[in-house]
This record gives sequence, C-alpha cells and structure tokens, in this order.
Amino acid sequence: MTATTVGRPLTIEEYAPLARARLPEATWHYFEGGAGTESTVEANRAAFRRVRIRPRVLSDVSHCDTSTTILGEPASAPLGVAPMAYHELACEEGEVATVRAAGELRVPTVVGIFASRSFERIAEHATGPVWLQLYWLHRRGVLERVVRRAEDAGFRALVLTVDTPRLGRRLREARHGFHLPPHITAPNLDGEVTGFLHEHEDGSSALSRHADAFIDPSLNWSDLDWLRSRTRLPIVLKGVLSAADAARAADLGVDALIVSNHGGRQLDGASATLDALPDVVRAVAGRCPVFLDGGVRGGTDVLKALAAGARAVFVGRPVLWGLAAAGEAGARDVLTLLRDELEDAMALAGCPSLDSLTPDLLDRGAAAVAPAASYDESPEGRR
Ligand SMILES: Cc1cc2nc3c(=O)[nH]c(=O)nc-3n(C[C@H](O)[C@H](O)[C@H](O)COP(=O)(O)O)c2cc1C
Ligand SMILES: CCCCC(=O)C(=O)O
Repeated sequence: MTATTVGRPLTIEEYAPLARARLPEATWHYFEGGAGTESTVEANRAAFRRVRIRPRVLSDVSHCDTSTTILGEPASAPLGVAPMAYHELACEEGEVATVRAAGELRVPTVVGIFASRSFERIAEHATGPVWLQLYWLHRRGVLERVVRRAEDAGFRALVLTVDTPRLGRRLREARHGFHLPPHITAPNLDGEVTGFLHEHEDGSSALSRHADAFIDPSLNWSDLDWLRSRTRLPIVLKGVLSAADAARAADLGVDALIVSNHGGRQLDGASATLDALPDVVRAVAGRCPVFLDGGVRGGTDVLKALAAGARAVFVGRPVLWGLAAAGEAGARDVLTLLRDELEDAMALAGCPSLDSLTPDLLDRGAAAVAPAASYDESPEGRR
C-alpha cells in the first residue's frame, strides 16, 4: 500500500502515514503495536486477505442498502467504533470528535472507561448511539458509579472487555517508555485509578503498570450477575474467541458478543478474528448478535465478516488515524470510506441487501462458516 502525496486519501490505509507524521513517535507505537511478536495483529489482516469472494450475478444491484439495526437501533451501515483509551492522544477534542463523526453516519461508538473526556460531555455531543466499555476494576464501587453515570448520560449499552486480565506484553510501548502527557487524564474515574499514567520509565509502559494496578484479574462468569443486577442496559462481552465461551455467554443471556483479540494487543498467537467467527456464530445459534473487530481496513473486509455471520463490525486503529490526521473530519472520512466501499463491494458481489451476505459468498472458506444462523433483529426475533 502506497500513500497518496496529494489530495484526499482514497483508502483507509492511506490515513496511517498521515497520522504517523502528526503523532509523537511513542504514541504512534502505542496505537499500532500489538503484543509480543505481533503475530496476531498480522493474522487478523492475513485472514481477511486469504478468504475470497464468489460474486453473484444478475441480481439487480441498482440500489444497494447498507443500512441495518445494531442492538435495535438504526445505523446507516453495519459499523461501529471500537473502544479505545484516551482519544485525546490522537486529537485535542478527544472522544467528542469521535462521537460527532460516528453520529453523522449514525453508527455506534463504544467509549472506553479510560476516555479522556467526561461521559456527560461526550453524550452532549453525541448524535448517534454511545456505548460504554468497562474493565473489571478492583474498586467495584468506582465501577458501579461509572455505570450509573453512563446510564444517566444516556449511554445505550455496556461492553465488558473480557480478554484483559492484565495487559499484553506490548514491546513497542516498553521500548519507547510510553506514558501519557500530564494534561491527558481519565476524568470519569475521579482521579481514583490514574496512578503511574504519567510516569516515564525506560523499558516499561506506564499504561501496563497502570492496568496491572487497577484491573482485577479474578473476573469470572459469576461476576456477570453482579453487573446484570446493577444495570438495565444491554451487556455485551468483548474479546470472545472460543465457541465454548460463546455458548456459555449465550446461555447466560448476554445481549451480544464481540469476537475480538483486542487488535492483537493481548495474547500473541490468538486466532484471527475472521477465523474464529464461524465457530462462535455456530455456537451462539442466533441467540444474540455476534460482532467482530480486528483488522477491518476496507469494505470487502466488512462484506467478508458479515457473510461469515457477523451482524456488524467495529473499527479500532483506523479511527485513531483519522482523528490524528484531521480530527473529527478525518474520523468521519474513515467511516464514510468504509461505508462507501462496503456499498461498492455489495454491488460488485451481486448483493443488494445485507441479508444477501451469506456464507456461500465466501470462496474457500464457505465450508467452514456457519449456516444461516445470524441473529434476527426483528421484534419477533429479539428475545
Ligand atoms: C490505542 C488502542 C487503545 C485501545 N484501548 C482499548 C480499551 O481501552 N478497551 C478495549 O476494550 N479495547 C481497547 N482497544 C482494542 C480495540 O477495542 C479493538 O479491539 C481493536 O483495536 C480492533 O482492532 P483494529 O485496531 O485492528 O481495528 C484498543 C486498541 C487500540 C489500538
Ligand atoms: C489501561 C488502558 C488500556 C487500553 C487498552 O486496552 C489498550 O491499549 O489496548
């Protein structure tokens, strides 16, 4: 992939060099890096490259409709912004810029518990659905207050990240002694869990020290009851790759799953998300929607994930690239490119509607993906 030197980026990946040019080196490596050898970062992309499409023909594609519903709310495309800590690292307006961009496309934004703007301020600017991502904090009282505040501010769902009992070994962060500049904070945590963040130490990441101190690795299935009893919002589990875990989560009545390996930032060697998706979809058997994130960089990636059974996909790093390159307009452009490319891919694959994205569209992978077990969002289909 080569970068354009003039004009507006024509692909999402062309935003990466523009972002890099504007970011401090250590921040760039924090965004881009994965755990260990980064084999899972690469695997996410390789899986999308490997699976190919068998287009249908003669199917009248004069109108291709990317619109859908995500957790019951209308969206202009089956897309959302994955939770990422501290958007202010990418641009001054932080998460405010992100929700405004996503709102224009009417797609959900998952705001991180480590957001750099208050939930109330984010909600004030949001024109699309906003969900809140949670880490399982040792301090359950803080967690409870966070949930209450997000509910009061009008957030629509909770996303509990389950792949992070501790942070993965992010070697790039350690090498660059990554830490937050003093003006960037986590205002939703009342200063209660922000120790270490700003302390530079060679050979270690401040974020990793911070996570180790505040994230409770004892999180287990029985804790889901605690969360359920404290919220009326839908609960989404993020970071599921195993069919057995997916089946158990569906048995327990979670409202959705995100097949994710945290963008390759947690267990190095974890499966690519597109490879894990079919087994998860099969195990869930239509009991809740299944989403995917990790390595989505273009419209054909979205098409492949949906054909393999995802209800929608979430995008991580590319949104930060857009924010870093051009603030709100950049994030909006990244999401718009993705939606436009999906529409284009649907036309050329002979699929005028998202319903027509079925496993038989996928070439070699067709045998491995689930039969039509995708989730039905119609009132009759929802529990
Ligand atoms: C800089 C950065 C920060 C992230 N912070 C969080 C976080 O706070 N909580 C979380 O659940 N996932 C976090 N993630 C993971 C993303 O939600 C998502 O799983 C991943 O980025 C998707 O892969 P992609 O970047 O290839 O699209 C982060 C990812 C990045 C790149
Ligand atoms: C303690 C913040 C962790 C952010 C995160 O999840 C990531 O960088 O991947």
